[in-house]
Amino acid sequence: MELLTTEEMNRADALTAASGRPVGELMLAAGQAVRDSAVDMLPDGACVYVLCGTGNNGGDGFVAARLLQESGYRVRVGIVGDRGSMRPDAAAAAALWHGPVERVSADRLEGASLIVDALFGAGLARDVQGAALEAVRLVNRSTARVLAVDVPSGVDGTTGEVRGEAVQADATITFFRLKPGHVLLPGRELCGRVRLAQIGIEPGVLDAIGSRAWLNRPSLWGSCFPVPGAGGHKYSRGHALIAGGSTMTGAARLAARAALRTGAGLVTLGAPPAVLPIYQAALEAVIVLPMDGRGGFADLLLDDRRNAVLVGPGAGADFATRELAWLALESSRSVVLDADALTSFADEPEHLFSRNKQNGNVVLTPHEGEFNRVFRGLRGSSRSKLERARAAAEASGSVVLLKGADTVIAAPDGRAAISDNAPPWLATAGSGDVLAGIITGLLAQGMPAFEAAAAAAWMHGEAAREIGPGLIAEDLPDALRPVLARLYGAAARAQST
Ligand SMILES: NC(=O)C1=CN([C@@H]2O[C@H](COP(=O)(O)OP(=O)(O)OC[C@H]3O[C@@H](n4cnc5c(N)ncnc54)[C@H](O)[C@@H]3O)[C@@H](O)[C@H]2O)[C@@H](O)CC1
Ligand SMILES: [K+]
Repeated sequence: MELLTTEEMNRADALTAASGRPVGELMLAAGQAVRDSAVDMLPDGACVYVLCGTGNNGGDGFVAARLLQESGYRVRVGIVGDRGSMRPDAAAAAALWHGPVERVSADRLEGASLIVDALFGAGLARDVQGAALEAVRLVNRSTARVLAVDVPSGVDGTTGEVRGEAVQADATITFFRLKPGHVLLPGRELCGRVRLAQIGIEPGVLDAIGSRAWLNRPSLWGSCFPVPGAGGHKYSRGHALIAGGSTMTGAARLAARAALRTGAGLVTLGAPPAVLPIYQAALEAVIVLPMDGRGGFADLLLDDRRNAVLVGPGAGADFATRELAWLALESSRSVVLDADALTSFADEPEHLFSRNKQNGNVVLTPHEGEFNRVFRGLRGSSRSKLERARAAAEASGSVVLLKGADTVIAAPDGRAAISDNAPPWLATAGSGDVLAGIITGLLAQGMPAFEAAAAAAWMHGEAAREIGPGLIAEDLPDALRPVLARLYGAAARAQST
């Protein structure tokens, strides 16, 4: 599913209007969807307070107020701003509301079971202040449930950032397509449950808009997800090579197990001779070979069936790790650089970037701290997480997977996916090592870098949901099995239709 910025959504509206469907009709459909959502949240005949602004978001509110009253609910309407300055379509919707329009005050909100927040939507253009800020605070202090129209007022639909202060909603009803602000934090948390309604905008407008951001779902990458065929064998399913470190050996072991579970035909882990027995004792199906520094790693790379390489988990943020990363990039394999491998380039990121560009099939998987170390030019940037990841992907010539509860995956060509399925208990030691292993396993099976990174982030989140609270990273590779079963099942169904 595409994610549309507010600017892209305005274009969708404009294209629809140009094709002969006026804004007033879209507003009526939007108001009907708000009414339907409100009804789902309300006991029969309850009291609803509709908080309107003077823009079209307020227009949706006025439509919903009228329809809710017609359905037998007790409805009060409050407005922030001058009713005389309403936008034309919103003014037309307001004219059909025959009840009083009050100034917003705490006592009028009292007794409402539900507040419909139609103060600001896509038109939010500055920080919420003055009377609007007062209204937002009254909503947040109220004990009523809150249904936000399009976005909670104060949340920027494009970035998910809060402009000043924002309404905390229990549910948000939005139209045509979700916006990045519904999935990026903190916006996602403020939306509550997000519902999507179709209001008569034809999907055909998406071609003209050319959106390049998607919600991270199998529909985005499922068509190139590797599914083992009946005639396949382990040599046809790729061969992942993982560089193991000498101190934190658990990290590379987790990654190796995850790469194997993901379906790579073979996984080789190169380990410094001193710690070889630790790796050998802990891994059965993974091939563990001695690897003595740079030369040893170069030897492992001589076998060109090893087509995807991971450097970073537990490697040590030092020059030796940087050399391994360098060799991997030079080898023209698909490469994942994680954790210490990223930090090892912190003083000379340009070197990393130039190598990435030559390789062309590289995934970098930083968390915020590593991101700030490697992409120093973007440190402290006011841009959204989506835009920062995109800028980093463009600058580095690689796919960038910027971790978090709202992981963003961006490609150098501007494509981006945002994940929303990671439960809080996934933030635990070793979880990132598993993610790096999943990506490597998918790359080994020939999946392109952007799709592999997006698929891995989704699978990682789904596996964590399978496990539930109390998850430790060791649980994750095994929990990939039901996730893979779902993906293989979906692929089989797609083939049979
Ligand atoms: N354009 C369309 O075709 C449709 C739009 N729809 C609704 O229209 C909304 C967008 O409407 P608008 O573009 O009119 O924008 P909004 O209704 O979000 O608000 C815009 C108004 O608020 C003012 N404003 C912005 N930030 C402010 C702040 N911080 N403090 C005080 N005033 C502020 C602006 O100057 C403008 O007057 C969508 O979110 C959606 O709810 C729906 O009715 C469906 C159809
Ligand atoms: K709103």
